[in-house]
Amino acid sequence: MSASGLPFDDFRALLRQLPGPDSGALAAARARDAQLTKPAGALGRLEEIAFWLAAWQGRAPAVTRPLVAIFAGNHGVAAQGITPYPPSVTAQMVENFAAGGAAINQICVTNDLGLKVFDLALDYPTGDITQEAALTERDCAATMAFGMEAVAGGTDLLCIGEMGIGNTTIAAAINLALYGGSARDWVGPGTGSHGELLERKIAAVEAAVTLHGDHLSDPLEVLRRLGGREVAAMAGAILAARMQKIPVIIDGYVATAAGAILKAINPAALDHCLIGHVSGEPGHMAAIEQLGKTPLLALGMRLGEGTGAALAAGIVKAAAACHSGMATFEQAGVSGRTE
Ligand SMILES: O=C(O)c1ccc[n+]([C@@H]2O[C@H](COP(=O)([O-])O)[C@@H](O)[C@H]2O)c1
Ligand SMILES: Cc1cc2nc[nH]c2cc1C
Repeated sequence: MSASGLPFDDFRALLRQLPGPDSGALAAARARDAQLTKPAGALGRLEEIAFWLAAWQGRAPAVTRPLVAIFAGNHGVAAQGITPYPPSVTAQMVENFAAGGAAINQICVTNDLGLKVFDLALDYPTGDITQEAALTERDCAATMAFGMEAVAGGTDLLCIGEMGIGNTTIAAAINLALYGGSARDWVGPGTGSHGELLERKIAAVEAAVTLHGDHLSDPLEVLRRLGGREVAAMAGAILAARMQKIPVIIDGYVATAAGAILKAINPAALDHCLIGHVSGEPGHMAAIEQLGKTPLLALGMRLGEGTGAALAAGIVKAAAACHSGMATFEQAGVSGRTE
């Protein structure tokens, strides 16, 4: 965080001058792909993924230290009765992650991914967005900076996930503020809000966006007023990954909303990111389309905690392995095209 001026200023400056893709590494990857023992284009999207890795890693694509980062936060808006689970579940699930008992633990074991969990002041929920801003500018900027630090070094493929009771309401409010439409377009069941719970959730999103409406033209204000700590930290982590040449896989509805803040500031800000999985949350596909992305997987999951990104990481690892490990036509003595 800067010692002088507004804390957000450093992030605005970083987002104005983001590094671009490495065109040399991309050209080298395309040239190698053309030599590999397969018909041209036969690995379909896996080839695109290998090129994407090369361009954003700035070298021959390799995934040797993939990491899932889960950021956990609690939300004042949960007091509005918009979610079926109590906020205490956030900390309990953090313990469950540490004990190896959650779905994400098993997917990490299956795909050989590292896992780090960052809990963010869980005893101090953010402000209730229907009444006040979620965060002060200082807290929001400090939490973004924490997210940036969290991914420093140590990985070559970052999966971004979260845990936070109430945070599908937060993501819906961010999407409504960024993209318009009606609250009903962006609100879904989350962990299981139906009937009156769902109606209260819609009303809360409407009330929040109405309350803060005069201040939502600046995406960092959208994050500060309507977001949460895990959302701010995820935005910071995605940004830090870009600076450190680490490609990113974004998880579900809530992680996508964190990315959306960055994209609203700089349209190229998510070029180093894939969306791993389209969530069962009804608004997720529309949010992904706003980012101009195509998710890798559609498995009907609606869990969060990085699961969709971690499953997609298995495919990204396979893409890198095919690209780097396959034999060329020359090496294998396989004939190339004759016509
Ligand atoms: O990311 C998603 O697509 C997603 C969809 C539904 C639920 N979740 C998870 O469920 C929690 C939020 O749900 P809720 O109903 O309390 O807003 C939070 O821990 C998320 O990780 C996540
Ligand atoms: C049990 C439980 C596990 C979760 N994992 C991510 N979000 C969650 C929400 C609940 C309620």
